[in-house]
Amino acid sequence: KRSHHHSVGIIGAPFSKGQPRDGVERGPDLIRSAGLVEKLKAQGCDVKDYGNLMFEEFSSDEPISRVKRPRAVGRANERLAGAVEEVKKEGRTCVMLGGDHSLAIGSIHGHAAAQKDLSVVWVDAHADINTPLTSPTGNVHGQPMSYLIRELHSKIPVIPNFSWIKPCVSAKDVVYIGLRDVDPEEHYILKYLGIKVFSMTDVDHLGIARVMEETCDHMFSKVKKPIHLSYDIDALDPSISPATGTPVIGGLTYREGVYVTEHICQTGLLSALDMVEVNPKRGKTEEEVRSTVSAAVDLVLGCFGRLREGNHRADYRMPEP
Ligand SMILES: O=C(O)[C@H]1NCCC[C@H]1CCC[B-](O)(O)O
Ligand SMILES: [Mn+2]
Ligand SMILES: [Mn+2]
Ligand SMILES: [Mn+2]
Repeated sequence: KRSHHHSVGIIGAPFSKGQPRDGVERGPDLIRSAGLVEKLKAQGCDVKDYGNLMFEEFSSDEPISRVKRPRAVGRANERLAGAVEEVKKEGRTCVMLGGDHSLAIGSIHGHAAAQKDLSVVWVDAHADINTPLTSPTGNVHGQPMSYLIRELHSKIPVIPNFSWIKPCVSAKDVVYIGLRDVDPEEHYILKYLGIKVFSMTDVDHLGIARVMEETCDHMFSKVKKPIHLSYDIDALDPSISPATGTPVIGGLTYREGVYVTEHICQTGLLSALDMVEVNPKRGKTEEEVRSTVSAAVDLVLGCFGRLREGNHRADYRMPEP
């Protein structure tokens, strides 16, 4: 078993304007209040919590090219990108707590600014790869990957508040896990770009262990690059994590979801993590919220060395009589 020392930097991004439902901005503090920092420290991580980012409010924020809340989303991600780059420059693995998935724009952009050649593992019920012109809703949380992937740049209209975004990921360096609710236009884009996808059918067919082996084979086929893991809590089955904006039945079990994080951790290449779309207002009961937040915490812990077999500190010595 590899023993690692994990240096972690946490950024809270209490942001909801990439989608229409209130409550997702409370994700960062809910995850913290479930003990994330203390639990990471207890498992031997060196943790620095950079607190929550404050995002500019816009009294009027009319759609541009059908993109909703373009000013709020553009500016929030520009600020997040700077914060993530800062954390990376301090040599820590960056953990971005959302907030909705539009935040992956800033998280991946900032990560790429500090660490230019990345692999992206996108764990989600959804592909989040609509362009502004293919999006059925205009909600940016369904679009982040379209701004980041070089091969899609020519398909993106000019949006003033997004002009700072430079595509920074190649299609061949992206792997999706957990897809089960993909728009037709997104499906076309995934096929057209030849992006590696493990849908829930593949998870059923191959099993999660083989999915992770093939994910790593694909990512490491040429050179081993640092990994950006973007984890949408709605990848898990709603029986585990119902308190989220776009739940879809037939998701990853808790065990599969955790296995993904354990496997990514043991590569030793995890460089940044997003944990997004926890929305307490979408839980019908307190228990539904607790279960969702608890799963999010466990997924983060799995990324930083927690093993279900148990862990012990390298310096542990048994008490002598
Ligand atoms: O683009 C969209 O608005 C929709 N496309 C199909 C899936 C649901 C939704 C996007 C969900 C964004 B997510 O994954 O961050 O929750
Ligand atoms: Mn999703
Ligand atoms: Mn998502
Ligand atoms: Mn590790």
